Amino acid sequence: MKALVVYGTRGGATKGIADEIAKALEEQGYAATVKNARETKGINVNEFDLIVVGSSIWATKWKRDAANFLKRNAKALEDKKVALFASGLSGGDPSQREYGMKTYLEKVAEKYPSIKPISMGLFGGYVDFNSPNLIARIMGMAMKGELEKKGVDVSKPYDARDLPAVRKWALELAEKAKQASN
Ligand SMILES: Cc1cc2nc3c(=O)[nH]c(=O)nc-3n(C[C@H](O)[C@H](O)[C@H](O)COP(=O)(O)O)c2cc1C
Repeated sequence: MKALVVYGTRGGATKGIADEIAKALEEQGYAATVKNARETKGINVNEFDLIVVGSSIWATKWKRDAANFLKRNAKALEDKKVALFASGLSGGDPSQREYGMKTYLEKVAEKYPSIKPISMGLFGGYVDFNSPNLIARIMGMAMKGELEKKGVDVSKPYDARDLPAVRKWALELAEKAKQASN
């Protein structure tokens, strides 16, 4: 069995999530390929049994190359086992989860009716308040106050990626994929 894990990232944090998904899938017997969405032009999804696609969320949106991967492959993914994930600060905040699931996953899936995800996962993200990326740094500063109120130590990067939760989701996904008929 072959699995493809495609991720969209700006700062690199989502690669850690994609790698964790791949690792868990490999434990379940898949040969997993992890690809940054910007390096997926020549990929044939038909070569894979399970395709996992996700992105970090910036200003409520998926990164364009990850969204384009779905758009480009929407037809080919029609008969495939597909799972979607998103990572952002709302994924690590219980009060934001419902909004995040709806906005970053359900609405994205609705755009491509031919894709019927067997699972969708929302995960926490990573913010570096001293990021070399100016926009990230400004956004980090904007979020700093709120995070501080929640007891986060903002003197260092805030990592809410929760890899055990990612792993649990991926293991459950492997189980669902076994049971899915396509
Ligand atoms: C400019 C900016 C905008 C962001 N907007 C959102 C957002 O709308 N929703 C959210 O949940 N997280 C948001 N985040 C948090 C990111 O999704 C999080 O930092 C993520 O882990 C970044 O992953 P990446 O390094 O793979 O791009 C934002 C972060 C930045 C820097």
